Amino acid sequence: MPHATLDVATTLLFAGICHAMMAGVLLLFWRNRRTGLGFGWWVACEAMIAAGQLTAVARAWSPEPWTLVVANACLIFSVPMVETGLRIFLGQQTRGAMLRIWGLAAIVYLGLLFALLTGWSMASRAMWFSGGLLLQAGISLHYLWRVERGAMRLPVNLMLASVLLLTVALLARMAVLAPQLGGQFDIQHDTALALLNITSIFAGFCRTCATLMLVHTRIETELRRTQARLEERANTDWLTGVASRDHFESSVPLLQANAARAGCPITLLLFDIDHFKHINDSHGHQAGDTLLQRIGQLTRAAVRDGDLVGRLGGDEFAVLFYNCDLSDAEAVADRLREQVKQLPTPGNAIGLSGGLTLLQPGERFTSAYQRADMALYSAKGAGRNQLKAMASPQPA
Ligand SMILES: Nc1nc2c(ncn2[C@@H]2O[C@H](COP(=O)(O)OP(=O)(O)OP(=O)(O)O)[C@@H](O)[C@H]2O)c(=O)[nH]1
Repeated sequence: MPHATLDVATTLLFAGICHAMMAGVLLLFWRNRRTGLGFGWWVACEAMIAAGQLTAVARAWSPEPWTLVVANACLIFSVPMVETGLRIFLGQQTRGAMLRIWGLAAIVYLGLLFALLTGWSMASRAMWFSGGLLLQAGISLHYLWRVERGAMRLPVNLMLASVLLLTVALLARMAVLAPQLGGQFDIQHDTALALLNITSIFAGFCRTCATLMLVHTRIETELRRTQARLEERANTDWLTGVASRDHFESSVPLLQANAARAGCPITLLLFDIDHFKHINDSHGHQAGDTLLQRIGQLTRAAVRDGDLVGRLGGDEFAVLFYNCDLSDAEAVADRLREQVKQLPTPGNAIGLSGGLTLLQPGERFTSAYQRADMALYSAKGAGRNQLKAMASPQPA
């Protein structure tokens, strides 16, 4: 009964087309996305394998030695391209590693040329070729096994799987070749080679997925970092480092909800620097900025971790004292006022005027702000450099 065998030329043609398609997909991705350094090596790797396999197919029509020379060069030198790409992508391209992987590829290739020129048998040349690729795969495995994965765990593991697949197929081919070394060998009906060609498609597919995932993971990580930086910038007052007005106001509902659950009070303090315009006018805007920064630092140092300090604009600061009633908040604000008075300044001592009020559960920030502002206004009216408190309206 006739039995079906895998035809080497057909599998080579099929694998060559598949690798060319993978190179095409990677090339499109390379041109249209921010793939980062290293990606080009992966595009070139798939293209080289495709070129090698299709040139090997061409041997059926053109059996001259150049086809063999070109096909083998493409296949042998495609192996170090995977590791080179990954090393450049991860910024680990040391001179020693590059010399090792490219040097080994050169030795395998030169050995093959030597075998051709000195008339080694086809089976011996095939053995040298498979052994050389196996050695290269072993070095790649060693690197991929030890590479720092972090967020890249899945793609690096996938790359590792692709090399493992090839290693197994190469070992199988060598095991099949070994008994034939002394006798006649028909490479066109070398089933192990046909299986190796098919395996190279699966390995190429794993590699392609891995490279695309690597880029995707890196882009996602960069986006997350940028988003966090932008959020941080939007939430922070550029000059003093305390909360921006937006962030301060938008934090109120969450603090209120926490306080309501814990059954504890929140006190709002609003304060501004007395005659700040005069400081700006007589000592310069830069001196004014420095004073604002200093007061921001002093305020943050004066309050507890759960409290929120913000600059609402100009020389106006605010503090939300969590789990703190009016009299305790007033004591802290008074200490701060004293500290600011002690600041070394070129002119008169700096005074702070402030207004305090309790933030009622569920109350809108703007209504508490209005009360604190009225208290601040009355502190200014009463001669500045002092604090006034405004009682909250009693719930109906
Ligand atoms: N250096 C500096 N000055 C600012 C900044 N933002 C606002 N100012 C100035 O701060 C001053 C605020 O003055 P006001 O609060 O209106 O008045 P004041 O001089 O402090 O007087 P009283 O509040 O009534 O004691 C203005 O001159 C603004 O130009 C800033 O970021 N840096």
